[in-house]
Amino acid sequence: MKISVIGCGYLGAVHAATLASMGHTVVGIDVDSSKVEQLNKAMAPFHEPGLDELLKDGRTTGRLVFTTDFAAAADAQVHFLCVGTPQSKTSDTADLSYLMGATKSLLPHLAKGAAVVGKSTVPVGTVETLRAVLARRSDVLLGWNPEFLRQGTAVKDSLVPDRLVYGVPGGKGAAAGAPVTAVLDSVYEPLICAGIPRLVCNFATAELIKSASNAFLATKVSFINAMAELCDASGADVSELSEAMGLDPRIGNRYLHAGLGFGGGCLPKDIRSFRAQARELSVPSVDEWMGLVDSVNLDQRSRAVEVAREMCRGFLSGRTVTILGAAFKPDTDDIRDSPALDVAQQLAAAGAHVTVTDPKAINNAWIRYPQIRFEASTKRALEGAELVLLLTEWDEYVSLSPSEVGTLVRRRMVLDARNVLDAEAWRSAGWTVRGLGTGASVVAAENGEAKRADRKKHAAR
Ligand SMILES: NC(=O)C1=CN([C@@H]2O[C@H](COP(=O)(O)OP(=O)(O)OC[C@H]3O[C@@H](n4cnc5c(N)ncnc54)[C@H](O)[C@@H]3O)[C@@H](O)[C@H]2O)C=CC1
Ligand SMILES: O=C(O)[C@H]1O[C@H](OP(=O)(O)OP(=O)(O)OC[C@H]2O[C@@H](n3ccc(=O)[nH]c3=O)[C@H](O)[C@@H]2O)[C@H](O)[C@@H](O)[C@@H]1O
Repeated sequence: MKISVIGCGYLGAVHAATLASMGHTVVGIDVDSSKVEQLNKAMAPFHEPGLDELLKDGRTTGRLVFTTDFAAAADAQVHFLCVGTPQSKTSDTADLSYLMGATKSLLPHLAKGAAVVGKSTVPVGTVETLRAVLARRSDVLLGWNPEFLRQGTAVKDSLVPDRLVYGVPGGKGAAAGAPVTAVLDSVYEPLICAGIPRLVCNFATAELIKSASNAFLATKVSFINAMAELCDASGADVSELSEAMGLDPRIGNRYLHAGLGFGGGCLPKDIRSFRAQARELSVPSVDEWMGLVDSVNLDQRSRAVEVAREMCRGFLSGRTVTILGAAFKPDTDDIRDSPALDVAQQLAAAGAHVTVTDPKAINNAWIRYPQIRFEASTKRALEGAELVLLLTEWDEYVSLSPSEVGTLVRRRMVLDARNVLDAEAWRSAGWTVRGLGTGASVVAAENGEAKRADRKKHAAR
């Protein structure tokens, strides 16, 4: 089947390459000519494990090509819309201008009876707006097929997804939805044959399945981070708490890892867009809920800065601080709404001399953060540090040797804001270790109490 993929970013490039690997002939279209050029050289324009290999296969078989020219989509039977839907610059709502723009550019090139299928994450009701754009082409089929891949495991997630969701006119069982269901079944035939569940529903449900899924993942992360705050206030340990909770299969341990919270190009903007949708639809509970999830998440970044300040005895100004990690999570070079860079920026604003290192994301970060020093070598970044913060849990940081790192730094102090280090091993090597939610503030307060009591005793003598 000939397929076009419009928008070849983190989602579209992976989608195009995996469709080609399933045997389809795919043209990827993007307005960014440098991205297109790179993709045609079988080089992913971003770090995504396994994508280069898939691109190379697609280019070698001749089934995968990228272009800026929408006319190349003319003979495709299916067109997947994969352009960005970022948060609007002035409100919580999603900016749908790229989606509308791409659809308008595609319109003159649509073959008779072609299918236009959206994959971008959109507010409920968007498909109806798109239907209006396509109104003069009653022959064109419209479908919505939200995507659930994660960056860093995008190739695997696309080849072995947990489920396929088809939003079709009229929903499951409706005659109007049958043609687009059949087209999507042909596209995903290898996945369906492999037993991947596929759910057919109406447009509003498909749109909401995606938003609600991201909202739930964000809720889980913020829930455990709120528990982390309780743990710090009470002397409990959030890692032990989440491990025990997660063993209950009704709860599960995934997305229950407390720390610096979520970032990236999707969860933060999607929960804000969800809030805006709830307000528009007069459902205040969802608006308030998502508001709380967002604020708990952002608070984790401020808490990390406060713990860093505490570790520097109240003064960040002039301190030499090294941050391990710039990407919003490991195995990606994506720095969109990166919690690590947010903390780096806050520390720099407080007067600390901040150096950030990352295995993949530095090229994306240095232009956007001129007040921060970036250093590609972990070893050089650590030299002379008075405080180390682990903010993105790349494997190579988790497996650092505390004794070797100890020879590089000026003071052996680490804030493990992802709660991933073997704290005992680091402490044995002479490090002061703090996490988020590890009960340390109570310990610190108790120590403070003990010291104050000691001081009183001494004064009384
Ligand atoms: N990044 C991810 O892991 C996932 C993203 N999504 C959703 O997919 C959509 C895309 O996200 P990303 O790929 O992360 O964004 P992105 O920003 O990496 O990619 C968007 C691409 O669309 C291109 N584009 C913009 N306007 C265009 C037009 N008129 N014609 C052709 N191309 C155009 C841009 O140049 C860019 O390459 C968003 O709605 C996002 O929420 C959904 C699931 C996973
Ligand atoms: O709509 C999207 O774009 C995608 O958003 C997320 O995927 P992604 O943003 O790639 O990354 P995740 O692995 O979900 O992590 C998101 C953030 O949550 C944080 N996180 C995750 C899990 C956890 O237990 N704790 C935690 O803080 C991560 O560090 C990261 O910053 C969803 O997991 C995907 O299903 C969805 O398709």
